[in-house]
Amino acid sequence: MSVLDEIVAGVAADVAKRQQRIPIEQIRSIAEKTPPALDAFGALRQPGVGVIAEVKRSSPSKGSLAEIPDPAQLAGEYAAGGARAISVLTEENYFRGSLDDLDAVRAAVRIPVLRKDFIISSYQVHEARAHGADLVLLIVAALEQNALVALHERIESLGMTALVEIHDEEEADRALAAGAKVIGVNARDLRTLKVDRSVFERIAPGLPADVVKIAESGVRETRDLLRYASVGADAVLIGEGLVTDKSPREAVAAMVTAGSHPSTPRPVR
Ligand SMILES: O=C(O)c1ccccc1NCC(=O)[C@H](O)[C@H](O)COP(=O)(O)O
Repeated sequence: MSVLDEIVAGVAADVAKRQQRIPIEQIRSIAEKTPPALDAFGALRQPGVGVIAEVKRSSPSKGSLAEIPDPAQLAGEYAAGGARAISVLTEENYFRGSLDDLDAVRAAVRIPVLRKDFIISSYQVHEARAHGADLVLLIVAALEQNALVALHERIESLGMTALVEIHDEEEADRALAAGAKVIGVNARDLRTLKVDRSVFERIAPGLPADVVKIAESGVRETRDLLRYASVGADAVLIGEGLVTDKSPREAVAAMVTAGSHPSTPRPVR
C-alpha cells in the first residue's frame, strides 16, 4: 500500500465518523448559509507569479515541520506579505491539520482560502464550503475519473474553484477532461514522496494557455520560483519553506517580489 493509499483510507474512515455526527443534509444547509466564495480563479490569474502560502505542521515525507499554535496569526502574516491565497491542510493523521484551522484562517484573512485535503466524497466538498473555503484541492491520483468529474462539478456548483492536482501527462489529460481551469503540477510524487522540480517544466508548457498553472512543492528559495516562472507558472504553492522560516511575512514578501519581476518573459495569453 502506498502512502497515498494509506492516507486516503484514513480520510475515508474519518469522513464516515464526521458524517455520523453531522449528517450531509445539515452540512449542506450550513454551506448554503455561508457567505459566497471569493473569486480564487481571478486572484490566481493576476499578472506576475503569485504565492499560495500553506499552513502545514507535519508531512509524511518530513515529519514535524512547525507547531503553528496560532494558524490565524500565521495566515495574517502570509497575507501581509502579499500571498494571493492561503492553503490550509485539514488532514489530521499525517499533517496534523483540522477544520478548526480552516475556520481560524477563514476568519483571519480576506484572500481566497484553499481546503487542502484528500477529497474523496461530496460530503467533504460541502464541509469545505461550510467552513468558508473558496478553493478545494482534487488530487487526480486519488480519484477514479467519474469521481473526479462529479467532485469538480460539485465544487463549481457551490461557487468554489477546484485546484486539480496532477503529476504526469496522463493525469493532465484526465484533469482537462474533467474541466479543470486551475491545475497544480505537484513536483512531489505522492506515492514515492520524491520531489522532482523538472516535472512542472515537462508538463506545464503542454497545458492550454487559459488554464491557471500552479507549481506545487519544493519551493525553498526565490530561484525555485523563478525557475517555475520561466516555464509559465501563474503561482507557486509553498509549505515547508514558509512554515520553517523565522519571518514568514518577509519570506512571502521576498517570493512575491521575485514573482512580480521574473526576469524571463512569461508566455503571452
Ligand atoms: O508533503 C508531503 O510529504 C506529502 C506527502 C503525501 C501527500 C501530500 C504531501 N504534501 C502535500 C503537498 O503537496 C505540499 O504540502 C505542498 O505542495 C507544499 O509542498 P512543500 O512546499 O514542499 O512543503
